[in-house]
Amino acid sequence: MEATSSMWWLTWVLGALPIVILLVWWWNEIWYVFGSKDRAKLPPGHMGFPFLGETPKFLWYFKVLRRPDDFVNSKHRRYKNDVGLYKTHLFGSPSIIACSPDTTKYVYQNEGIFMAKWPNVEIMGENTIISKYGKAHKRLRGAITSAINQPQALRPIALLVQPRITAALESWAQKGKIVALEETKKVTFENIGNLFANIQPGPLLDTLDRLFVGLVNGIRAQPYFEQTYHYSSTNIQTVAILAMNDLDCRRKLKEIFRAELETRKQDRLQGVESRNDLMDGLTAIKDEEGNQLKDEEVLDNIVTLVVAGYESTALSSMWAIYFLAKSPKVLQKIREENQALSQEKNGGFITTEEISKLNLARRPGSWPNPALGVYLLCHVVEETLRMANISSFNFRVAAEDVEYKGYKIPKGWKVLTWIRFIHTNPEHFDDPLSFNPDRWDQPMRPGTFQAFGGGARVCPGNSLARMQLAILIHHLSVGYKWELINPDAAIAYLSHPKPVDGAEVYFSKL
Ligand code: HEM
Repeated sequence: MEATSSMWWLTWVLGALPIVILLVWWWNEIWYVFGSKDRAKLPPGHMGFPFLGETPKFLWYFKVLRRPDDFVNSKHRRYKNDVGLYKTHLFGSPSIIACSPDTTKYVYQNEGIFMAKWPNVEIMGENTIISKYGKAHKRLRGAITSAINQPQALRPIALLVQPRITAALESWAQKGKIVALEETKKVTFENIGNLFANIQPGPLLDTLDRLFVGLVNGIRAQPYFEQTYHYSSTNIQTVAILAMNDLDCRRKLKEIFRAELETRKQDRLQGVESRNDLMDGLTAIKDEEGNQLKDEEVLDNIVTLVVAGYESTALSSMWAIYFLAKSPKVLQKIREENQALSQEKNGGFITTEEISKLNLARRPGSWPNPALGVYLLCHVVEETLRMANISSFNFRVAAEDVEYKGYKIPKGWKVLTWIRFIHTNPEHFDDPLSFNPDRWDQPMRPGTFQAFGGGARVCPGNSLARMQLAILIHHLSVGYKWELINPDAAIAYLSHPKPVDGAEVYFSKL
């Protein structure tokens, strides 16, 4: 009798199991897609498991398999959607992946519909550019762009950053063996201290660095993102700061910058000259109505600029070192090109005049000065940024229902502009995973280079980042040689791509 009852249960469970599996597999489809009566349909794609969506799949490709491109490639192969839109469910939200130049352009250019949504933006303060929209955003952007992205702003910055970069390279050669990422972080932060608030290496700069680490950890504390910000030092102060809450870190950071701001006000009253750094730049700039930024705006945006510019610049510098180590022919060519430039100048720094030409020279079709002869340097910068894919994707949220080329993007859904896919798509770049600066001899197809995003939110630090990279590569190639200790080290893709050993290299003078 008991045996019959057990059999009955077993049959029932086994019979129901496929239905349960199907229900779990299609739950999100039923929940989000079923019942949508619009003429426009949702883009193809699968929404994954209830609540989790496709996040486990995303982590599988990015973290376990370490083949991040296959996450979107697999959709592209399966659904063959030429428009470049896929539906999914990621990081707790129903989402649309936009992964063609046209769709990302559409998203970037319709800022009123697709609202930028950085994770945990409130940590950066209520006056930060990244939480502003429309006129308020435009006003702050104008000030920031004037302070860090115009040729007249970049010239003094080039003078400030160059000596630190050359001093850092000297010290790397003395060490003989370095972890490139640790060193590029160090020199980037020294430059940030100097650039933003005239803070020189020492205890105050070390404290600032630790506070920024605490703040970035807070920003990263997203449900599905790990906290991967590794800090090499483990001294007691670091541990204490990492234990602090991110808002405390921001408060303390602002206190340090506020004290500096007050000192400058007093100095100005006593006729002390401007320091020509970004704090003075942001304070002095006037908007269209002739108003200066308020103190709170200056402070919140300095914190934002450091968060946005610190790790991104350090990582891209590390990637330049990494790619050039793996591409000896490119390194040789760039060495010849830059040594010629250096000899003409008796081995000195690149001048500010050359820097501004260099910045222009990178734009295909606008080579203003063939005599400058640093085309390859500019191309190495662009190729490094394309391959590094520091931002794999950007976040937006649809503020209303939208129809695009017959597909519906529902109100409230996240829209992810998937830069990685565009940069690694063989339709846009031949042999896309090879480091080939010569490809930049030809103008790129419009919209296929998105390392800095696009539209109203395109990175306002893009010229600054490019210039710092160009200066680093120039001095590296002219005077140094280096070799990866673990050329086959695995690449970790979260939170940003980097070799797991941080690119350890033997480093010496030529
Ligand atoms: C290689 C280095 C860098 C990369 C790859 C990079 C990438 C990006 C990207 C993709 C965006 C657009 C985000 C979006 O659309 O949601 C962005 C925005 C931004 N970046 Fe950068 N960035 C870099 C360096 C910098 C630097 C050096 C600064 C400043 C010092 C900076 C400041 C900003 C700011 C303030 C925004 C927000 C702009 C806005 O909301 O209007 N970035 N960056």
